[in-house]
Amino acid sequence: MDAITLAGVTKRFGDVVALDDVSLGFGAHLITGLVGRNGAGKSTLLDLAAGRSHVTKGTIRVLGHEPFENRRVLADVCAVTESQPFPARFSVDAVLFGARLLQPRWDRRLADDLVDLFALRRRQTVGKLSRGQRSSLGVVIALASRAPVTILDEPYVGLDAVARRLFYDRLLEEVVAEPRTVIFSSHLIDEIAHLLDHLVLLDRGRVILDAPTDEVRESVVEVSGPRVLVDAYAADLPILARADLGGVSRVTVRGASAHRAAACGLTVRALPLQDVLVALSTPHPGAPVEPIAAVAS
Ligand SMILES: Nc1ncnc2c1ncn2[C@@H]1O[C@H](COP(=O)(O)OP(=O)(O)OP(=O)(O)O)[C@@H](O)[C@H]1O
Repeated sequence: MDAITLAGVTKRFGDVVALDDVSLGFGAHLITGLVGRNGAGKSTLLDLAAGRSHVTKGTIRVLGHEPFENRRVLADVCAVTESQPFPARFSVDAVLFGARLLQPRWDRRLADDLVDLFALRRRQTVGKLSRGQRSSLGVVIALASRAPVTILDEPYVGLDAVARRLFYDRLLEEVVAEPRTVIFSSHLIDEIAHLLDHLVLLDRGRVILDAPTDEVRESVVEVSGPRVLVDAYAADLPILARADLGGVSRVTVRGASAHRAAACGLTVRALPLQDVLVALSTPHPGAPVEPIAAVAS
């Protein structure tokens, strides 16, 4: 079952089409990674889901309801973004108090625990927090909200590697203990890959991939060997990237059978998830990629 559905959603800002006829479902109780290049439309989609803006065309439903300025839905949603607009004069404690009022499932004990974990000072005003500390505050709110729909739009900006790891570990712990629907928009794909059940890749406002993370990993591999063998093997496959050196070729292909490639005397290498997504976002000029959503979903 999907917690969030979009049907034929278009979002325009004047001449800019930020989302172009997007139809998509975000599975309930899954962590979905929302990825794509700068300007792909990720934040626009998340703002719609968080009820912060309305669609130009189409319909969006969050837990079955239209989210825009809908208080009933918004009590079930916690959205934390990179540029969280906490009032500068508020103390950490005051911001947490405000969040508690907005989030009916707020877990005070968890919030206290996380404030200590991220070494936030309760009386410090937001204006005096470092960028990473502000992100920590956003992370505390996202986790302690226990919101059935939790939206994370690059929530870690400025967090150091240790703090990011603490955040990922706690997110996983919390989701395992009490399942919730999470959408996590990120450019640090390999760093969060282990968290993700599902992936949605946007490209210029369109969905070009919508599939379980494991399927995405297996869908694209690198095959290398003598050029004639590689050419024969990859003749019918979509080639996403290619490098030739002398008589040796290396191609990134979608839909390869590792077994058949090995039987042809070729070397098959699995790619890091980030490389798979980069390959899908930047197709080889000679072989345009058709949307994988149709294949994978
Ligand atoms: N308020 C706005 N007014 C005008 N154009 C906008 C507005 N918000 C977004 N856009 C445009 O919509 C497109 C999608 O932007 P969006 O912020 O959703 O991308 P993104 O995928 O989140 O990018 P990034 O990874 O850089 O954060 C971009 O072309 C952007 O310039």
